[in-house]
Amino acid sequence: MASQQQQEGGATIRVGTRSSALAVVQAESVVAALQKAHPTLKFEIDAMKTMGDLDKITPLPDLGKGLWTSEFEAKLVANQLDLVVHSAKDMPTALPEGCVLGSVLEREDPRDVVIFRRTPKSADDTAPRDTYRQIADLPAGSIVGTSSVRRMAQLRRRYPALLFKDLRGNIDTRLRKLEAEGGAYDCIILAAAGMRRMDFGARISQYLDSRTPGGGGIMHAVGQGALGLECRDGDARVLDVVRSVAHMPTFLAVLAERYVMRTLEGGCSVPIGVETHWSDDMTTLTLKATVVSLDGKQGVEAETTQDVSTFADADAIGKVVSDELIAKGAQKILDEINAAKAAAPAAGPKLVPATAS
Ligand SMILES: NCc1[nH]cc(CCC(=O)O)c1CC(=O)O
Repeated sequence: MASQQQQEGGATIRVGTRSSALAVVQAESVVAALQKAHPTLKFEIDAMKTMGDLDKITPLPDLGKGLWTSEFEAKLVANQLDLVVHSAKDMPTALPEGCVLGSVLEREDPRDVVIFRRTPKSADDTAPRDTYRQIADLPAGSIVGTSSVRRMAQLRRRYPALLFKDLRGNIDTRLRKLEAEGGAYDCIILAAAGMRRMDFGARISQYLDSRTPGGGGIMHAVGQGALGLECRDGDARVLDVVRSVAHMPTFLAVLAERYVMRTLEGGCSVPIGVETHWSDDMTTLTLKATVVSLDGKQGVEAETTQDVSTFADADAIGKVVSDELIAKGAQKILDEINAAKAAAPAAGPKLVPATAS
């Protein structure tokens, strides 16, 4: 029998990742899985900063599509990397010419979570802030930290008395800003996946989703909690390797979610939330999605359940849900958001007066 080395021989597989602590943990977990499946192959991690990491001032929605990914894609195409590990939710729905989504690994918990402030705001602040259990407990005027228009729009729709303030930075930075002196935020919203991967799971106060009572009906971002492996189109050697570690239920669910976002032309800057749930026998997928206006006053939802076993099936269920959203008025909501953006290009999700952050 030909050794695996002979069959798979070739140069070290160069794996690109952002250099944030979370991105590196994620890339290391992917390389560990790849190494386990292919013991004779050599992998090398190349961590680098991206536009999204370097520009900490511009509100995220204004930085445009591909801010976490485009520099890696240039290196993939130029043969300087063979594989890039991304948080699937940071990947634009349309990848550049020459790049493909080669594989998706098993998903962490895809939900958004709430983390309440623990530190008193000032010496005379006696409010027992760490006794809040749910976002519904917060008094009117409480300030929620997030830079995500999706999170803000959905929360405004459900809890119109809350205020929102931009919050940028890596997870540890955001947690530190939450507890900072002066108390700019009463709680912040993050992805459960990042919190767990960084061992901050114990700080999670509440899970947000549409199925849990008290979950606020909040739906997560397309691809949230999943890792996407981007490869050079036609690079059969690397594509075979990454496909061997794919988790098909996650891959199919993420493709269905991405179809909805692609159809509605939503980058991360438009408020589209999704949820996917597999039947117990893993044959049938339920895809649910929502589009909400930035002020939270309008919103549409759609949900469909279908058998899904191929990439074409994933697109098909995505199409049913997108069509239903559009029929219910989603395009009108998105057109209004795009028109407002064109009129005031720098408008981010700032609902309280801007302060230095
Ligand atoms: N927006 C940045 C980002 N991209 C991926 C994650 C978390 C991990 C994931 O969703 O896979 C985060 C942080 C967050 O939203 O809390």
